[in-house]
Amino acid sequence: MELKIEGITKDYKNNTALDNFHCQLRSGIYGLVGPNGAGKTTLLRILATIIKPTKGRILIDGQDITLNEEDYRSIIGYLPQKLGFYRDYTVTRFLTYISNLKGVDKNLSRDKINNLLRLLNLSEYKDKKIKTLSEGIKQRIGIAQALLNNPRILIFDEPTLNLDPKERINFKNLISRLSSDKIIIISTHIISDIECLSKEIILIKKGEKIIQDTPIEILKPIENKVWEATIDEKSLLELQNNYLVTDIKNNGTDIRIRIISDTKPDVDFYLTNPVLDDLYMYYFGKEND
Ligand SMILES: Nc1ncnc2c1ncn2[C@@H]1O[C@H](COP(=O)(O)OP(=O)(O)OP(=O)(O)O)[C@@H](O)[C@H]1O
Repeated sequence: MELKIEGITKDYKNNTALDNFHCQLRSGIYGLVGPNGAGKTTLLRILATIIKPTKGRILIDGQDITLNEEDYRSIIGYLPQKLGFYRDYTVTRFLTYISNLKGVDKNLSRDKINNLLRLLNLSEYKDKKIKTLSEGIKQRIGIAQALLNNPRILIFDEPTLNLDPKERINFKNLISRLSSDKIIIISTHIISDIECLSKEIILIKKGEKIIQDTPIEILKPIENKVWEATIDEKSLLELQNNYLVTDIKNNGTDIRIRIISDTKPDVDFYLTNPVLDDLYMYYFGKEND
């Protein structure tokens, strides 16, 4: 299966959220990474057919999705950033309701829901009202509803936002189990949440794709540019003013600092291997200052 995003532009009244965005996706997990306002949600909402692009088209195996939108919708699962939960519904009632909306065969939906409850460790909550559950559990219910129709394309908008560290790990394990025959697109501004999962990472900035590559290849632009040193408090401010600092660790006596620079910043610095957090700062750091 191939999903092709061809020259998608989305104009709002006063700004362009997406600008001629191109991208090609096959089975596997893709991390869509960018800072707030980069256009991630807009792109995912267009892919989920919630909103229409101003220009451009989306093709599934070569066919424009607008030619048969019903068929396309039947193969996608979408977890929005905020899911409008029916607070007084129990978990089972909510999932049955969504299952009916998605047109899942009624004879199959009870088994399907029970399987998903088991898969997501939600069985013990099935008769609980949604309003009594934690954000992490609600997020898992959101994932369950996205999976109800056995989607071949899964679209997750900031799925780890409200999850504690243990739930983040559970989420990652679940997603990697699902990914063999699906296209999974996960948006996030926390690159470490998807670095071990992703087949490819797509960086998006101001509505444009800046780079798409594997987690290893994508680091090429900053090879031989990441420096580390142990410094004292006095030098810290000066280095912060003059360089792009990607990490600071203060252990009480020493400060370890990471810097991106084309040339060696100072005698004490040595080259080190780049990681994805360095890459994020390289492309987005200055704008986040
Ligand atoms: N309905 C709308 N009307 C006008 N502008 C909008 C609308 N939705 C989004 N935007 C603008 O489009 C741009 C992209 O927003 P979008 O929500 O897609 O970014 P994002 O990368 O998902 O950000 P975040 O990480 O904060 O969710 C932003 O400048 C935003 O203000």
